Amino acid sequence: MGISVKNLSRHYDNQKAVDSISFDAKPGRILGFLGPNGAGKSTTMRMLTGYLKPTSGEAEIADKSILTQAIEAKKHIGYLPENTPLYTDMYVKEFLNFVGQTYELKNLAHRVDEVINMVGLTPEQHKKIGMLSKGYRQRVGLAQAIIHNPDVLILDEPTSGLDPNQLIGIRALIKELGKNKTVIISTHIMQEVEAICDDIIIINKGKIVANDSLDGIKKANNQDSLEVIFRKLTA
Ligand SMILES: Nc1ncnc2c1ncn2[C@@H]1O[C@H](COP(=O)(O)OP(=O)(O)OP(=O)(O)O)[C@@H](O)[C@H]1O
Repeated sequence: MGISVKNLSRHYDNQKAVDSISFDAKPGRILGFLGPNGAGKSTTMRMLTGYLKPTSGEAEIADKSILTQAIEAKKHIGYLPENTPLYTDMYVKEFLNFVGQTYELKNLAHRVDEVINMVGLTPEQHKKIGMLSKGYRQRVGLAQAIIHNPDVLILDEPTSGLDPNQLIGIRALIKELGKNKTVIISTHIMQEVEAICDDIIIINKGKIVANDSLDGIKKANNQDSLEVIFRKLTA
């Protein structure tokens, strides 16, 4: 139930935002998807989740083609977009109930309470989403991504906006979820990658410049820190 990407591209006019990338993401592993601003991370994630049509290439999510079996593929995905577009007029529970209903989940009230607890939203659960701080909104985004217990999680900068205390809890949650799911996260925080990722892809100007395990990439680079390796490959 992993992800397989083959020669995936997205062009904007003359710009190759994503330029024929290929990679696999495996179940039970967390893949860190890294790259400088504008490298093509969000564009890739939006193609994998069906929000953006590729210019060319193909990808499969849990063996379902994102092109020819898009609805089937989507059922396997939980997605946290970069700028979580949440319904700000809705209450937290109301929103999660609404999302759960679209997946036709059974025992929905119980599942909503469960995900609220998992992402640490309990103290804020009775508020309207528009009243929440950025970090708590991010948690609502994470809750909606996992509510249907998908096999594949695609998280675009999941810890942006979280304070250092919140970071630890959410990282631990992602690590836990990664034990039996395929997880791709994009992040600019190298410490985070070292803390939770098993595998690393670095993308630069739309092309993959590194694709290895965390241990492998360090071994291949004299045990340099990931920050040094990142700069070397993307400067
Ligand atoms: N709708 C669009 N129209 C034109 N160009 C776009 C569009 N969306 C993205 N791009 C361009 O595609 C490139 C890749 O953007 P993308 O958002 O995928 O980068 P990113 O790696 O996610 O960056 P960041 O780390 O800043 O979030 C950028 O040069 C961006 O300007």
